[in-house]
Amino acid sequence: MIETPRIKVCGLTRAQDAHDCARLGVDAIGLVFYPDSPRHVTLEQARAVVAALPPFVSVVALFVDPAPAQVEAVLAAVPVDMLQFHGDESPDFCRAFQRPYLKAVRVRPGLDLLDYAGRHAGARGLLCDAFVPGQAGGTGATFDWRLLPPALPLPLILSGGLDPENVTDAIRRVRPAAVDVSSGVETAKGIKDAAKIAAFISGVHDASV
Ligand SMILES: O=C(O)c1ccccc1N[C@@H]1O[C@H](COP(=O)(O)O)[C@@H](O)[C@H]1O
Repeated sequence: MIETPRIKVCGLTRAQDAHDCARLGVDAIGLVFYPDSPRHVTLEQARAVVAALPPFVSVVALFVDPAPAQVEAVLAAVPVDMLQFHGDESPDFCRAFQRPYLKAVRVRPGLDLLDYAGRHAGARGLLCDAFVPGQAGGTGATFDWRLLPPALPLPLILSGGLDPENVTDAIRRVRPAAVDVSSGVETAKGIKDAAKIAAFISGVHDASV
């Protein structure tokens, strides 16, 4: 019996998409505070997205090697539940904000994921994404799931190129605690599609039957 993983949809920019995510049963949404991303949101946009959510849908704020002041500015302006560090942030840096956080890692051959997870033991989960040279994330690329060790000391959040077509197979193979999707439920970067989100959620539930 496969336990149904939690579902995070990342890279929202519009209140309407937040409303759809909540209506369809998404557990968490992600806001990208990385200026180089096409899904980057201003503080004002972020507040509008969060305001469209009912209680009990978590808000994750995503950063890539931010300055501490950038994180503090978001925390002061937007009600977020969790931070996501998607760059080369050190464990000390991630812990400094005294908030629950996810540590993302871009999986590639030769990377010792057990060692990486051990160093980031303070994280609430290890988010495993694809490695695409020159790009920090949100690429729509998958990675070789066989590179993941059979057990990790942190909850595994599977990400990287997931979509309604491959998510059932991904869950059956990897058995993650949660899945995270961005490109696979979009019509354009930062523009989510309710039908694709519904199909993605249906694919997640199909893994358990
Ligand atoms: O979404 C982005 O633009 C982004 C930019 C920089 C770092 C991470 C980003 N998104 C994260 O990447 C994963 C995988 O995205 P995709 O599904 O392959 O498009 C996504 O879930 C976000 O957590």
